[in-house]
Amino acid sequence: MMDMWKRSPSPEESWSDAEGGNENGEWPIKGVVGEEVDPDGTSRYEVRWGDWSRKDGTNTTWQTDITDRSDLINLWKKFQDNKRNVLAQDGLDMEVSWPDDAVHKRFTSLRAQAYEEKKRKRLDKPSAADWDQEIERARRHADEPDAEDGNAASRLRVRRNTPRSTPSSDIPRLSSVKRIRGPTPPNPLFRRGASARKRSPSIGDDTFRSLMFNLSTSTVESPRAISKGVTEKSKNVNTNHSIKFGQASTSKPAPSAMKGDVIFVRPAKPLRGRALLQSNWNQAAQEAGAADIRISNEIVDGDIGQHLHEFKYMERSYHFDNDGLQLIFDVDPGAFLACACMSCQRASQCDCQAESEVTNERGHKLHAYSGGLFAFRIPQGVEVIECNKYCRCDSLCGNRVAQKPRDIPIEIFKTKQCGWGARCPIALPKGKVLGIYTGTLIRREDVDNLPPEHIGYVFDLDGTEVRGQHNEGDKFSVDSHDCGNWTRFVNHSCSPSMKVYSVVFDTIREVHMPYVAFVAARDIPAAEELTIDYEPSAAEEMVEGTGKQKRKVSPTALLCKCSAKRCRGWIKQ
Ligand SMILES: C[S@@+](CC[C@H](N)C(=O)[O-])C[C@H]1O[C@@H](n2cnc3c(N)ncnc32)[C@H](O)[C@@H]1O
Repeated sequence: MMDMWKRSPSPEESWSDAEGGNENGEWPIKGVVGEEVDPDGTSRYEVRWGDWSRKDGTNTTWQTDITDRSDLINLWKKFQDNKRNVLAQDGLDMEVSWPDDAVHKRFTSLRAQAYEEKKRKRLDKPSAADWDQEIERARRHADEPDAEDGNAASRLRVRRNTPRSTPSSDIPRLSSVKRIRGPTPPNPLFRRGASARKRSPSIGDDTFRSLMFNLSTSTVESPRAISKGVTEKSKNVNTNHSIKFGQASTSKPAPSAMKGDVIFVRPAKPLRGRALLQSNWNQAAQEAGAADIRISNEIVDGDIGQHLHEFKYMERSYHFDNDGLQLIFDVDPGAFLACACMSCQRASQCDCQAESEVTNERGHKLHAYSGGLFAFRIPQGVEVIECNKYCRCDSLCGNRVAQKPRDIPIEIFKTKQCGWGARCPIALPKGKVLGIYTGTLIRREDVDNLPPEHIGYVFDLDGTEVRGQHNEGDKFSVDSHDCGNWTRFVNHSCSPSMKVYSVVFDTIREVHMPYVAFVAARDIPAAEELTIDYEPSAAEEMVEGTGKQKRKVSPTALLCKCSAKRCRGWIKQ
């Protein structure tokens, strides 16, 4: 099936020709498709349109290459449609011939794969159901007699942010509230449905119902009030609103809270500790359009140092202490290269890619992404240039990925050995871009003046960690000790689950202030810790056999506790 191509399309034989036919409105009579697999495993599809039959009697042959599988499928469809059109219009004896059956089979399997991918992407989206699964696991954990996690109920409190869809689904919660009256109320909120009623025989269903009817719709009950058999009006809440457990009392009404619903509300208490931190961070994440950020309840209030209470969560941008740097970052609009294409399917035709060094081995420009995922086509250190605010394309453009708000939930949790870490409660596919490193942007020379506790949170932006590469001009770093996002909790592993790459979209390459994007280096199972290699060049040296023994370990290096099989033993500080 493999058919190698001798030449690339000439400018007049571009992709747009393929979409519109040739200048006479004709279509090629033959199409041949082949697949090349790059050394990194990326597939590249090429379509050769052969033997154009022009009305003037001349023939020509040209090829085009496609790196996106869905484009290939669209092209295939278009090709067939157009063939039909041309046949119908011109009555020409045209045919599309594919080299052999294997190609047809390949298309069938590509379509199936594309469909599977689409399905998987839908499933990967953070959804209430995902959190529900997590909560269910927590519930089972809490029901274990020797469960360590005495706080599991508070997970449910967090979950209460998501409104119940039907009033009937609230009923078990009522019965669960009764469980508080029992002698041992370990996790009353987890007792649900029939099993909950079985465990609290002292109040039967009838009592439960009469209790319901005793409550006027304008009365909001606290579980404690119910457990005492007392109906008390809550003074400090708006009775039309359901109050989310563990959340401030200003929350919006739950859509399911209809007239006649009985809503149980904790007396509004000011948030403290972990709950307050989580609420603040979540608010900042939401304002940036990002998915939930959550602090695991393994982390107790006492674990949270004062500096984190003062930490400013910033999902998507750099902070500038120094106006001068902000001015450098905010370059004049005229300095941006912007493209005029609509869907930016071909990097070679995207004007904003003029300076991009992302190319294939034949020097053809490529986008760094394929189907919304990072395609690992570029060596570490090469910057990805995404479409920018002056480009004509919209947010659906396939070359806008790292700039999109984070769409996967993140949990900050306590690791066994390395302090706090980050993980995602849902499985992630290889190439998924998870976020960008944010914090205060500073000049490299100012890093030495930072307090020592900041050093572990400083990320250099110039790619000097890539051997043999030194950027000209200014160098900058990002310090996320005082402000930043979840990526500042990412620990080091000598066998990491993520990689980083530099990406530019808010400014231009020349100012050397790219963002650092974190991307899944392989399929990552749900809840596995997200890690990066703090010094990838050291890993390269290990591969070449010049690792642990020969490399000079810096006196400030830390003992590595990543417990990877091929741990280098230390981490750069
Ligand atoms: C960017 S922070 C990561 C978040 C940090 N664990 C926390 O609790 O804030 C980097 C610091 O985490 C610790 N760390 C990260 N990875 C480690 C590892 N593999 N072994 C030992 N300590 C690690 C080190 O103290 C390092 O300076």
